[in-house]
Amino acid sequence: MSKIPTIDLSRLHESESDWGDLVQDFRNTMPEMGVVYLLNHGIDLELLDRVLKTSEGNLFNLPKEVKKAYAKTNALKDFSGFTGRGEEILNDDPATTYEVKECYDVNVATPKFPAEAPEFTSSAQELLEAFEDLKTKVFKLLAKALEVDEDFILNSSTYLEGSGSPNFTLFRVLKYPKVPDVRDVPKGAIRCAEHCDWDVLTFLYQDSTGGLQVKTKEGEWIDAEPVPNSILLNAGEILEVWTRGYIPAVKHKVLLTEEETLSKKDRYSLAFFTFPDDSFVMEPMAKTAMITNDYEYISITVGEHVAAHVANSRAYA
Ligand SMILES: O=C(O)CCC(=O)C(=O)O
Ligand SMILES: [Fe+2]
Repeated sequence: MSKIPTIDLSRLHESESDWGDLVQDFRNTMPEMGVVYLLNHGIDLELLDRVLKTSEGNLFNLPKEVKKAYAKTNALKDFSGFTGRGEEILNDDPATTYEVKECYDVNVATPKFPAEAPEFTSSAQELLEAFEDLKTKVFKLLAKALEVDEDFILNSSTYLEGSGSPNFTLFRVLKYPKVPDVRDVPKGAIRCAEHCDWDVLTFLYQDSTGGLQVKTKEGEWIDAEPVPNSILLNAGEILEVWTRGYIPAVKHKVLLTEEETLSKKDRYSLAFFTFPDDSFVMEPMAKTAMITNDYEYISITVGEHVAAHVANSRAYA
């Protein structure tokens, strides 16, 4: 049976000349399924858990009226804020009727936090910086693994330089509320519907509940069980286009089963989605030793790509 590969990132925190086999490790693992577990990623585990804890105790516990005041109201303009239970579905398969989840999004270029959730805000701000740092290093690793100019990848998003250019890079905190009785949710409900992420790479930290599955190239669904201290790295659709399918976007979903441990307990996760600027045109990189395929694509901007997905995700109805 297939198994999600693991990469030990210890050497990523040394100078680039000491990365050694790391580039080859990345090249050997990431193209397999478009998903790997990152170990020794350098993000403080205490900080990750503090963000989970404060999202549970502080953010998602805010009164309804406060959540409403910070709701995402204009799906195409307002990328920070709350999405309520049942308000978003990540695919248009009619069999999937409802997602039992709520989430809070922080657009990294224009971050907004609820003033009423100070503990969450301060820990999340700290974590955002840590994710940015990890992202920059992993993007350099990606460039080396693909043998492409790292400036192409690093300069695709300019919000850190304060360019003011719209950019969809997003930190999302997810709560999947427990379902004590499945008869209380619509038939066909799931925690998170089958989808590929729309971005370049996603960093995902999940609590110990489980339920996440990824699809292999052979079409088999396998568990992406929580591995202590790890962060899951998923390839998104932009990376698939960039690499002409060499690194495929990975399909994934979060199940809602009747199993005690899965659905009778709230599940929390944190996702950091990385995007080029909205104006960036999404098209394959020039062929290299790695990137060899012909690849069919429609030339659109990242902003158009995101807008099409938002419209299809039946969000904010
Ligand atoms: O909660 C999870 O583990 C996955 C969430 C996810 O795939 C997403 O929000 O795109
Ligand atoms: Fe996802």
